Amino acid sequence: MGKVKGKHRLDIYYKLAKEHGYRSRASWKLVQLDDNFRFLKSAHAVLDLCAAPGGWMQVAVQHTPIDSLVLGLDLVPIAPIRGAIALQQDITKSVCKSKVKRVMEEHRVMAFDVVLHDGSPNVGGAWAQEKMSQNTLVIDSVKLATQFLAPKGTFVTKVFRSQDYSSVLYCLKQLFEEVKVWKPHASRPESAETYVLGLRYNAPAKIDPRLLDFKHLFQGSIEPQKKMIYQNFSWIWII
Ligand SMILES: C[S@@+](CC[C@H](N)C(=O)[O-])C[C@H]1O[C@@H](n2cnc3c(N)ncnc32)[C@H](O)[C@@H]1O
Repeated sequence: MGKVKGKHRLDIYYKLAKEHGYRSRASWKLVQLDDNFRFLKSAHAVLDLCAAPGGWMQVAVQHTPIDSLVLGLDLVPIAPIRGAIALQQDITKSVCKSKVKRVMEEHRVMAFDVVLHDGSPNVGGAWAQEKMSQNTLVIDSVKLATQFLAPKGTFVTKVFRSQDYSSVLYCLKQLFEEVKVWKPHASRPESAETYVLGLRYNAPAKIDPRLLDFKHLFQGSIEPQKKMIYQNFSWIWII
């Protein structure tokens, strides 16, 4: 972790991360999510999207069975972590899929039991714009999850609460048997972030592409009435 100033120096999770050799205080969010929902213990393959500097990857290596595949992707390089593989990839680009597939083939892994996403855009600028970019990144991560997640698998994502938050939940509810929202103690109370878990992936044979198209999902292009019908008859939506 880099040089930290002000209130962060006093932060308990910052101190704990240093003591435990974790690269980020964010590591504790995954520790607490896993303590509560227990998805890592039986995971033989974990895909961590937007993983730098690698705090979640360290936790994933520690909490999964020995020899599990832990693969982390980020725009920026991730320094090596024993027991994990890191690739410098933009998760919004289609080339990233073929890179993930290659690692899966090399490790004879058919699917990931857990897909994690803790991504935040590096755009800066207005907060409203940042929230929208983060929510868009969430939909990109859901797209990858639908490609690589095993049936009944678990998806965990950070979500910045915004006007599109309910659309994100709606999207996940079409794909998972259960959707849980939980803010770990390590997530600062003043932060707009929360964590959403998709439990037991439905693995539908076909997904309507509009469900994973953020322009469609976020711009209110699904009229509320239609949305209600889709919610009640999800088989119409996922065919
Ligand atoms: C909060 S950090 C993740 C922290 C990480 N979970 C940990 O514990 O170390 C958010 C990351 O999202 C990454 N990111 C943002 N947009 C991305 C994209 N399109 N593709 C890949 N990574 C991205 C950033 O580079 C940044 O490293």
